[in-house]
Amino acid sequence: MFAPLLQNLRDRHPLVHAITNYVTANDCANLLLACGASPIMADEPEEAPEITARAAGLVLNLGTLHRATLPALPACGRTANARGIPVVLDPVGVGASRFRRDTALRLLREVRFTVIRGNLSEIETLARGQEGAPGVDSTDRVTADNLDACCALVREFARRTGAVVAMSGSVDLVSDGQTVYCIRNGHPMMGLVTGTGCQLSCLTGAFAAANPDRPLEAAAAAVCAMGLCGEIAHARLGPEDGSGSFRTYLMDAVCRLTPDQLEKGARYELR
Ligand SMILES: Nc1ncnc2c1ncn2[C@@H]1O[C@H](COP(=O)(O)OP(=O)(O)O)[C@@H](O)[C@H]1O
Ligand SMILES: Cc1ncsc1CCOP(=O)(O)O
Ligand SMILES: [Mg+2]
Repeated sequence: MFAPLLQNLRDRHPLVHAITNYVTANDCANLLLACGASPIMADEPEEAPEITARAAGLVLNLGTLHRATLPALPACGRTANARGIPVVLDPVGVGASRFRRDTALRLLREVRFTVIRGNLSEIETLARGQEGAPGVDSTDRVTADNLDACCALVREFARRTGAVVAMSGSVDLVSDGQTVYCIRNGHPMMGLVTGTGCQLSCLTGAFAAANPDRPLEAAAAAVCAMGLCGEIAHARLGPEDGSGSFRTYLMDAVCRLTPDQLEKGARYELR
C-alpha cells in the first residue's frame, strides 16, 4: 500500500520549497535530501512566491515567525493553491503566543492546505482557536482513554479545513475527515531530538509532492516512514549512544529506507 508512494518519491525527486524555522532548517534540508527530494529554503517575500511556483511541494512552518518574512507565508500559499502544488502547514508552538495563533488562523482562512501536521497540543489549539501549550512540545498525549475523542478531533478538523490532518505523538492520527489512520510506529527517543516534527512535516511535503493525487495516503505513509525510521535508529544505539547519535541514525534510516521495508514495517489500523 505505501511502497509505491515511497518509490514515486525516490523516482521523481520533487523540489520542495520550505519556509521554516532557524532551529531545524538544516535537519529539514538534509531530511529532504535523504528521502529523495530536493530542498530549497527561501523566506524573503520578494522572491519566495517565484520559488514556490517552480517547486512540486511547499511547507510552511511557523517555528520562528518574523514580521519581515511574514508576508511570504500567505503569498506562497496562494501561489501553490493557484498552481495545484501541495501545501503542508506545521503550526509549531501555535499555542505559545497570540502572534503565532493569529498568523496560523489567518493562513487557514487564506490558504487551502493539503496537510496540517502538528502535535496534539498544536492541533487542539488550532482546532479550538484558543491559547494552548506554552512551548513547542505537546503537553498532552493520545492514550487508550482519549483515543476516540482524538480521532473525532482530527476527523472534524479535517472536515472543517478540507485538509488532511496529521497529529503526531506516541500514537499518530491521520485523517481526511472520514478515514482515520491510527499509526503506532515511532520511539519515545524522537521526543528528545528537536526537529523530528519539523522533519516529519517536510517528509510529508515530499510524499505529497511525489503523490499529489493521494494526499491522505501520502501523509499516512510519511508518518509511518518517520516512525519506522525512529525504531530503526533506536535499534542501532550502542551502550554509549544518546540523543545525538539517535539524531544521526534517524537521518541514516530515512536515507536507506526501502519501499519494501516501509510496506512491512508500517503499523497502523483504520478507524
Ligand atoms: N512517545 C513517542 N513514541 C513514539 N513516537 C513518538 C513519540 N513522540 C514523538 N514521536 C514521533 O516523533 C515524530 C515527531 O512527533 P512530535 O514529537 O509529536 O512532533 P513535534 O516535534 O512537532 O512536537 C513523529 O514521527 C512521532 O510519531
Ligand atoms: C525549539 C524550537 N523553537 C522554535 S522552532 C523549534 C523547533 C521545533 O521543532 P519540532 O517541532 O520538530 O520539535
Ligand atoms: Mg513541531
